[in-house]
Amino acid sequence: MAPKQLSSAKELIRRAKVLMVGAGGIGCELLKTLALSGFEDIHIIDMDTIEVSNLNRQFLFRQSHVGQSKAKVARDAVLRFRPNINITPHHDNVKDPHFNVDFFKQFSVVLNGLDNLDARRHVNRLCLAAEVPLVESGTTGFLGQVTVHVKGKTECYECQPKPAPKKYPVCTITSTPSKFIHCIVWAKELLFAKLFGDKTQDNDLNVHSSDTSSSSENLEDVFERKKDEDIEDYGRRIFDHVFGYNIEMALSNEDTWKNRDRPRPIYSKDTLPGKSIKHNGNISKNGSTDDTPSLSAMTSLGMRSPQDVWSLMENSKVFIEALKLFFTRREKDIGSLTFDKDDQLAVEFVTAAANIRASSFGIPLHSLFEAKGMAGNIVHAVATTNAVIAGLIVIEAIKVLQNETENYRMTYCLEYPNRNMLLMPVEPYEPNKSCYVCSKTPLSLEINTHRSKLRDFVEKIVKAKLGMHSPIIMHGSALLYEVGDDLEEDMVANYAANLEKVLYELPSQVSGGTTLTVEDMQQELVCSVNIKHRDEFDEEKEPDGMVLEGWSQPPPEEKKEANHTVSNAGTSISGGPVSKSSEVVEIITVEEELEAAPPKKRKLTTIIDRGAASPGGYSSIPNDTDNRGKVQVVDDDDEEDMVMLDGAPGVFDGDSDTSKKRKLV
Ligand SMILES: Nc1ncnc2c1ncn2[C@@H]1O[C@H](COP(=O)(O)OP(=O)(O)OP(=O)(O)O)[C@@H](O)[C@H]1O
Ligand SMILES: [Zn+2]
Repeated sequence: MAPKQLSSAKELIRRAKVLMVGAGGIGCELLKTLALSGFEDIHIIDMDTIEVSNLNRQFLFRQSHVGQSKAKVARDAVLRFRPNINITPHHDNVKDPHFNVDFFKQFSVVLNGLDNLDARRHVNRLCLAAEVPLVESGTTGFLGQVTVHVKGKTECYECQPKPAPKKYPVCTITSTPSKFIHCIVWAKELLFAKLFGDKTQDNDLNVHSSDTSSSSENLEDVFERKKDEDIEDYGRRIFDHVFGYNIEMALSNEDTWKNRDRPRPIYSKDTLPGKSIKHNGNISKNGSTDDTPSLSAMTSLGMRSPQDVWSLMENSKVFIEALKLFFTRREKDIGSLTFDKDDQLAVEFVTAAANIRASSFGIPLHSLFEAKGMAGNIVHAVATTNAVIAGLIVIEAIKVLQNETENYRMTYCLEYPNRNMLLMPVEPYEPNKSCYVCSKTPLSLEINTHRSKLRDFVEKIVKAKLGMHSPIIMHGSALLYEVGDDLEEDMVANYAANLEKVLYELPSQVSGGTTLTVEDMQQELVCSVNIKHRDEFDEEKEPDGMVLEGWSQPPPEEKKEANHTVSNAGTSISGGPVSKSSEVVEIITVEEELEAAPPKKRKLTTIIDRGAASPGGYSSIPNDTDNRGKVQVVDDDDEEDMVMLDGAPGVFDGDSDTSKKRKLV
């Protein structure tokens, strides 16, 4: 760079006003790099307080800061080595209404260091509305990516489909597991949910016992604790049912095992000592009922290391002990629990159950530490990746300030070098002309207007799919629904009544051919939804009872093997361990999955001097621990070098389509 250019770049940086969203793994690195690169006016939004688990990589924070605002502590830490710059912390959710378009307009560029799709989509919309460039980022383990989104010049964050949760065929989970992750999904999504979760939810756990007439057991009640049933007897009964009886039933279907190893039924009498597990005399160490996070079967049993792989007997003990502790110490939670990776007892139960099942199917057992990682979709954070990504964010931010549109790059940080490159620079895409967010393309919705209520439309479409938080729904000039603190009481009552009406019976009738306008005031996003009436929907393929077109749905991830699939929750991304999963079992028919997006080509730019001056790239994140995101060179018809990322499809919230081929230039 010539001296004159350099001084003007310095000046641009000095005068720039930047907004950083997220002060976690990426955010801490980013704030430091911004401050050391000459930025003098930085706002930070982060809604969180510091946790002990952040300290290993969020280096601006110390033990003494635990419990304090991340945004404020990060500011104070950086001011210690750059005392003369302005850093304004906001300890708030970026979705709070006061962060509106006017707030965003004051910034030269917005830099995301977030960890969830919802907040990313929200910031994307505000940046589009405020016409402020956005540099988006994410990391998971060794993988990372940085993208630049400038309205009208590059794609927006929502132009491309987002990743789907990993899905497993139901029969693999319930009958023929072959990997430990299948046992984890079974333990977490089926058994744990059946015993401790919402009893009204569908659950596939009984598939093998329901088709036998020889059983005297009443299947409806098999998982219910009988009146006055001793808790240990109950635990052993459940144990014998799921690991013994259900396996025997499965074995009776000979066809299943023609080409597979037969599982071994396991009964509690074979793996556990006589009734009543010894407690090492230290059950009192378990804390009170209020102290849920510290309640531990391991502690009760005197087992310490989460890294140890337990024997079958130890797993059986933990299984019974955890179940007992749930029923004796956390009884009030039963019926409403969903698996949470930070709930020690839940992790212990799931680890033990998964291991016992694995043992039955001849699958290697795993430690609690490993099982927790899988169950919680945790990919351990690598501080260096965060630092590299933060550096790339700043590089792109500087290009944005200089308006160097042609030099913008998407950058992928890879786990394995390709052509000696760990950073893959890719030219950004142009905006997707059919994106409903940045191109305002109308959507169309097939719905039974005589059966579906306005509430269904609001919950399943407007909130769940369009990601609007404070929607207004209009038919022409008639307001059908809105939310807000300043509404008159009679309006609130009116909208509440509308929610319960079927579309056709709304005061302003909605039928086939109607166009609804859906708007989120804060995001300043307006969508037109063309309504098409349809009488019937396939309950399995279209469980929502409505089909939205023009909204980009994630591509499928796994080979189609059976009629149904179960998902092991959506992994997310960024700035720390990838651990924010939705933890939802999704049982869908395979036909429901959409066709994969056709491969797209994109120019790759080789990394130029200073290592990462214009990197860009694509990463894929392993969804289960067996997969590694690797880059390989593949042949292409037009004989140009292409790289394709394989392994599990990308799971960055930031992007997902790892089947895209990229052109090296
Ligand atoms: N809606 C939001 N508003 C403001 N800050 C947000 C929002 N969503 C996420 N964040 C912040 O983004 C940061 C993401 O950082 P990171 O991925 O390192 O997560 P973490 O919560 O610090 O770590 P971990 O998930 O490993 O415990 C967090 O500090 C989080 O508080
Ligand atoms: Zn878009």
